[in-house]
Amino acid sequence: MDLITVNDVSKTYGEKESQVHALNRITLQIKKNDFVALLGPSGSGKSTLLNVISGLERADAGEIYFAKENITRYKDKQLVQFRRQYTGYIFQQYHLIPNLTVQENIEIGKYLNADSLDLDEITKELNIQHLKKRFPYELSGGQQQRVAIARALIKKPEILFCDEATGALDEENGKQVLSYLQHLQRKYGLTIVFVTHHVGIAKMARHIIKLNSGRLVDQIMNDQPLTAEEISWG
Ligand SMILES: Nc1ncnc2c1ncn2[C@@H]1O[C@H](COP(=O)(O)OP(=O)(O)OP(=O)(O)O)[C@@H](O)[C@H]1O
Repeated sequence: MDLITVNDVSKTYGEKESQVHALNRITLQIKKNDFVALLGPSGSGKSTLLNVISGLERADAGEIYFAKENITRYKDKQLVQFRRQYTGYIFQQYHLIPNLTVQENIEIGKYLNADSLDLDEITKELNIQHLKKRFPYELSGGQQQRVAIARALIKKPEILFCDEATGALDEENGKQVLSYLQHLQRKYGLTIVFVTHHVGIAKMARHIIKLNSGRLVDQIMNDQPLTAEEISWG
């Protein structure tokens, strides 16, 4: 089943000579429970595509469907509700709240959905249960990102969007975070869409979407996704 359908979507920033076609007539489908990579060089439109399909930004033209719902027709309030109910986000810089403990940071996600996961379950899954009383500055980058994953997943989103989630991490921490994402995707039947400029990381995905200069230039259905341990980092 297609969870996301993108029909002829474009987005332009700026005006006249400074105009940038960040997305140029993109059409694609994302299947439910899939692990999808948006791959391309810097400036190719990966983050813009992630932001428009997740309802963080609006496209200028075209349509985006979430299941059968045309989210491009949503008013702002409906978009906020859509994001709360169905989507989780992880960013390169973690975005934890510095003066809240790990547990409090994760609980922010919990309040967004009455039917949430148990705090102990998700912290055990991510091996951060022993860090619940600490503050973000007392954690390594990899630990902070695992807290951000717990915060995003505790409300049981249908789809998790990751923008260069391992971009600030070294190989060991980065692979550990990717390995958790792959495990959680399988365990909870999540759909994950992740942005990367890293060809090695993209090989963990089953569906690889390649972008260049705002255009979709190739799509690969990867029958043998690699594990985090198998990918080459350099
Ligand atoms: N808010 C904005 N205002 C103006 N131009 C923008 C804005 N956001 C993105 N762009 C431009 O749109 C194009 C696509 O940007 P985008 O961030 O989507 O690319 P990306 O592939 O994610 O790049 P990176 O890997 O460097 O993050 C770039 O040329 C960028 O400069």
